[in-house]
Order: sequence, then structure tokens, then C-alpha cells
Amino acid sequence: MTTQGAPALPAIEVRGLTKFYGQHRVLEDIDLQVRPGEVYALTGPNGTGKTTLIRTITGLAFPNAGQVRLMGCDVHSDGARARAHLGAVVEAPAKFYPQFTGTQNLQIHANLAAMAPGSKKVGRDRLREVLALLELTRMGDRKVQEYSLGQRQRLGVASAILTEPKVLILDEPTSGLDPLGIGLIHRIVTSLATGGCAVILSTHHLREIATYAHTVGILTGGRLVDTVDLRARQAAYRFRVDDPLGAAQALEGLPFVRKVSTRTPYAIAHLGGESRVPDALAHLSAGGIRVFEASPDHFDLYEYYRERVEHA
Ligand SMILES: Nc1ncnc2c1ncn2[C@@H]1O[C@H](COP(=O)(O)OP(=O)(O)OP(=O)(O)O)[C@@H](O)[C@H]1O
Repeated sequence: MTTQGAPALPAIEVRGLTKFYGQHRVLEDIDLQVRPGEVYALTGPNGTGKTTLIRTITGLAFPNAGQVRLMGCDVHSDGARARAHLGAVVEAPAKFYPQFTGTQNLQIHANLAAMAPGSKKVGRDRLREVLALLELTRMGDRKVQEYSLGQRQRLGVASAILTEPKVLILDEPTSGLDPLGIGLIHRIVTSLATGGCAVILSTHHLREIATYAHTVGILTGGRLVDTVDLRARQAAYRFRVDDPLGAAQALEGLPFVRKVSTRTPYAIAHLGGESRVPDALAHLSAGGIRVFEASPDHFDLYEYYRERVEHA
């Protein structure tokens, strides 16, 4: 993700999105932005609107109010140009022609993608490359009807990344995958984001997502009730001390301390990084605070989510 100089413009921009099914409001005034290189995980209880939001962001469903822009193009009024930047799996597992092989299905997808304005041609090398990336080389010449659920799921991700999109949107990409398959998807998503791709994925796998997403959006009852910046949360350290309030006062205002709070018997400080821990300890000692323990204050996304959803 871009961290220096002017922040990159959002690759995905959702403003004031509201959607009804009949009288039922499924999405209410959703705003979100995802920058190039950012992984945004969308989570929330069953039936709260994640798939509807993803369908609307990808242009498959129309909102009653609001706007979605992909790389600056409106996905509903300028759909072909907006989707030229997009790779997506919106229904899991993705739909394929069961009587054709995995390679043939990817070729069909590549041919359709080539019709989009400004698209580049996908060669056979790229087909082989994505099959290898998703560990499907051995299955490439087999009919999709012979694929397991997990293999079909991986073929869906292969088709989504085939054209090297700038925006990748995946609805529950790891459902039905075994632990190694889940790890594989995470590695692929991370590597695409490192290359500048903006990613939205919906998931119920909170503990895994906490290890590599940058941002988590919590959707309940069709409202985005919280947006959690995971990197900011994970920069916290806790100090077990004899006087948590005194420790917080000693740390507050130091140039490398971004935020301080207390949770007896701890003072929690958001530092610029691990290298600042000795500096913090020196200041605590100079302030007459006795420190018994210093450690990273791991953010428990699952616990946070539970509280947030229960009190939404
Ligand atoms: N085509 C439709 N017509 C009418 N109601 C719909 C339609 N699709 C979804 N809904 C309703 O919209 C709400 C949100 O559904 P959605 O599938 O977006 O939830 P979700 O958060 O993705 O759920 P899950 O975690 O179970 O996949 C639900 O109440 C659902 O019944």
C-alpha cells in the first residue's frame, strides 16, 4: 500500500449506497474506499448484505441510491470501462461450463475479457501460469464436472486474476477450501495487493483475515457499523506496571507514541514499532514507574467483532 507522499486515489469508491429488495432495505448508506494495494475484508453475520454489497459493487445489481466507482469509472453508468479493471468471483463457487475443461473455461473467460475496452490479450502462458498458481496444473485438462468443490473454488480465483486486474473482488473465496487451500488463496491475495491491486473479499474467517487484511469492514443489518484499521491496532504494546494511569501519563505526548490507554494492570501504547519499546521503557523508568512485563498487545479481531455485532 502507498504510505509515502500523497495517498493514492481510491481504486474502489462506494458512496451512499442504499439498496432495497421490495420493501426490505438490505443496504443502508454504505460508504467505503479501498486504495491500490489494500486488502479490505468485509464481514458480518449471515444475511446482513455482504453478497448484495459485492453484487452491487461489481455492477451485477443496481442500487436505489449511491454510486460505485472502480478506478474512477462508474460501474453502473460506465460498466464496460469500469469492469475492464475488475476480476471477481461473485458467486462461490464460480459458474463454469461443466462439460469443458478448466483450461477451456479459462480460455472462454479470456476471450470474453478481451472484448472489454482497453483490455490486453491473455496468452496461453498466462493460462498455464494461473493454473499453476492455484495448484490446478494437473486438473487443467479435466472437465469441470469432475472438479471437487475446492478445486472449482480455486478455478474461480484463477479466472478472477487471469487478466491481472487492478481491482479484485471475491465473495467468500475460501469457503469449502481445506486449510492449505485457504493459505494458498491468502498468499495469492497478499502478493496481488503487494503488486498494487485493490482487493475486497467477504469472509467469516476472522482469525485468518486478521493476519493479512489491512482493513476490516463489519456489516450488520445492512449498515457498515465499523471499519477497523488492522495495522494501526497491531502496532500496540502493553506494559504491566504498578501504576497504569501514571504510566499512561509518562508515555502520553512522547513523539513516537500515537495513542495511550489503560487496561489495569496494563498501560497500552501505540508505538511507531518494536524498536520504540526500549525508549518507552526508559521513559517509564525515569517517571518512577515499575514495569513487570512488556509485550505486543495482540488485537483479537474475533472478540472485537463479537462485541461490535452484539452491541450494533
Ligand atoms: N434476490 C433477492 N431478493 C430478495 N431478497 C434478497 C435477494 N437476495 C438477498 N436477499 C435478502 O437480502 C438480505 C441480505 O442477503 P445477502 O445474501 O446479501 O447476505 P450475506 O451477508 O451475503 O449472507 P451470508 O453470510 O449468509 O452469505 C437477506 O435478508 C436476503 O434474504
